Amino acid sequence: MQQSNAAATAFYDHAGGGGSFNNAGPAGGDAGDAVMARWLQSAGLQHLASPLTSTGIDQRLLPNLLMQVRKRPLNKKEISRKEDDIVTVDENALMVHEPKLKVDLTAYVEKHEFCFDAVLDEHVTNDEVYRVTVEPIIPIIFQRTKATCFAYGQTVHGSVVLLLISSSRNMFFISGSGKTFTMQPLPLRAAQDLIRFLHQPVYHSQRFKLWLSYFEIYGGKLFDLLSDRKKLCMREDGRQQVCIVGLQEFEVLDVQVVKEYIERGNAARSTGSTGANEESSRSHAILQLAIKKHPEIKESKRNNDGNESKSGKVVGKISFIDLAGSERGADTTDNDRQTRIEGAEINKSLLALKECIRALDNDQIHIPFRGSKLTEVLRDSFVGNSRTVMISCISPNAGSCEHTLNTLRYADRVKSLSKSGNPKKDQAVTSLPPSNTDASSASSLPAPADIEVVYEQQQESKVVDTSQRVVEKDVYTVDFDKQLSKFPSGYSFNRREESGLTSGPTGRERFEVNNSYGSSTKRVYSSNSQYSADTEEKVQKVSPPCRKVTREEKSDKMAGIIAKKDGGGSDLSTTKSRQSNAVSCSNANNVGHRQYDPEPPDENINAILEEEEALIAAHRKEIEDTMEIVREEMKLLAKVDQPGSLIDNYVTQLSFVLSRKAAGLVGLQARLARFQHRLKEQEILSRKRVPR
Ligand SMILES: Nc1ncnc2c1ncn2[C@@H]1O[C@H](COP(=O)(O)OP(=O)(O)OP(=O)(O)O)[C@@H](O)[C@H]1O
Repeated sequence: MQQSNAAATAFYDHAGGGGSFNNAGPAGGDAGDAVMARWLQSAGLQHLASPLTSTGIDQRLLPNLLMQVRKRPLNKKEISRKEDDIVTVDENALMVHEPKLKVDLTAYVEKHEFCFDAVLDEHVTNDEVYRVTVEPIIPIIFQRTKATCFAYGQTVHGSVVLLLISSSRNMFFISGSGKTFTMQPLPLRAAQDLIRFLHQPVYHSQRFKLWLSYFEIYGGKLFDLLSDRKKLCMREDGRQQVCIVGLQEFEVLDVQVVKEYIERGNAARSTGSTGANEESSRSHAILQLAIKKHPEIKESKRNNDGNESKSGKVVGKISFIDLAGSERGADTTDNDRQTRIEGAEINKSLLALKECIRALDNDQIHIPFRGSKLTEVLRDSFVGNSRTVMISCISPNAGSCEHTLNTLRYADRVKSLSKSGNPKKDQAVTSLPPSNTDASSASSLPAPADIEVVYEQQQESKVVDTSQRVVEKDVYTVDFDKQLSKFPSGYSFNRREESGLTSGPTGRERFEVNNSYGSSTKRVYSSNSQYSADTEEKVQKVSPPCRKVTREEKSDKMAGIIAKKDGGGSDLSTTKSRQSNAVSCSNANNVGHRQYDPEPPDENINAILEEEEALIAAHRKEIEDTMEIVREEMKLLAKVDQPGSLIDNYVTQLSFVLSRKAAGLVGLQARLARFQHRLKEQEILSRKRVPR
């Protein structure tokens, strides 16, 4: 297998390679911008044009959902324990070599192959991750875009798993998969670029400002990480706008301040009152950078209570989300009740997130935001003009194999449910004819910008026999270049120097992808592998092999597609061949396999969480009422002590007050008893569940 990170390379190559996309004329967010840019230019005022217009970025060409996977390198401990690197990366695909044992204890390897928009291997730096994920989105934040960037993957703090390899019992300490490592630099870099944009006259003159907030969702509740972990409430206004009451927002003028806030938030996250690390892996941390447009305010009227942010109108926003460890959602069978409830809450939010991404990507009218606190909070980031980047982080070591597969299956599921991952939902794509058409029709190629990503028709996940899979072997075709071409040229590695706007901090290294990937990844795998000599390798293709398409083949394919598109007509044989070839790499992973979804939300858990909220609210209310009653009692006592007071009045009023007091207490006690009963029920139910 050729080892190269061509997924990333393709991003850069394509954009760097020019092509008609680059010549597509002024590509602002809309035609008006382009007209305005030309008009300003004619008047010698081009510096007032929207920076977006001048970068030639067409936000409509950015994919709505970008799904990437990042593999971290083996860490020192894993190397010293001679753990195997079981993940190999090949362009936009990766293979997990799962060590397994037969019943007779013979070892074998089961391979699982996955394809994503891009797979970033262990040599890819954080700089490069930023460039292919967040950087292209930054300019469109100024054009009313709400973007969301997730990191997803296993988080383990000193957990120990036992794994059987080659008949011997080995113990592995699992490390995190790199979510924090990946996510942490992104907001900083984004802030740096956002601030640079803010300095452009067009934004400066409109009083655009950058605001930062940082909060977490833990056990279905919101806490402000920049305000002593104060509990926050979420409210929806009449226009269904989500508002997090009490969330502190801070204006940021330079990157250093952003860094300090992030550090402060991270510290609060891991050293909270009940917390420490264990807790942080069970919470979703959300850092938001919002661009707001502020009205002109006279100095004398300036609001100095730190709430100036409220006067600004949100123009665009980018949210960075460090999701709770994926395996935490699995903690629903063991551990104490609290852990199980939290695990269920994580499951619920991961499922809800997937459902929302799916619904949005398919332009569904109803988006199930209410599925979880996480999706409710993100509601305004998803509606309207939105972009989502999901980075699934995986560990390479054998000890993490199960978690790695679960992470990849979740990502695969999200992607395959989305429009771009499922051609059935895209008429334009499904109507395209098969690949093996004469390349001579290339002359009729329209501009690449008009061509959609081409996937072969996907089959629903079902068990397909192995011989069939061999036939299906060579048919996976994704015009990845086209997919990548949706990214603007100004935001490529090779071109970035040419784009004045994208010149970041000095010392950003260029991405040398082709020299080290091939050999090194392979070397790591084979040198560490125990399987090659003494184990039988079972290539049980749970997923049909994905073949990476060469550049020439891609253009051949494209030519065929266009020829068919122009010529119309689909003969039986091609239709047939297309159908028999119809397996996408993405969906194929599920063939013969349980699809990985977090456990469906347990209705009981939902009810418990709701009742818990209600109980706490009722308790608060009861205290308020009691205080009111105590005040009345004090007045009563003061009155009765007055000379000439009427004892009958006192008795009647005291009786009334005490009845109210008792009624309040009885009501709260009844609610408490119901809640206790619920907890008991939940405990019994989860104990009945067969442990995984
Ligand atoms: N791509 C990478 N290159 C080099 N080191 C990495 C990479 N990804 C992760 N690491 C290292 O691996 C370790 C675990 O990473 P990280 O803490 O980001 O994991 P995590 O998924 O956030 O887990 P946790 O929530 O438990 O911290 C860290 O020491 C980190 O520096």
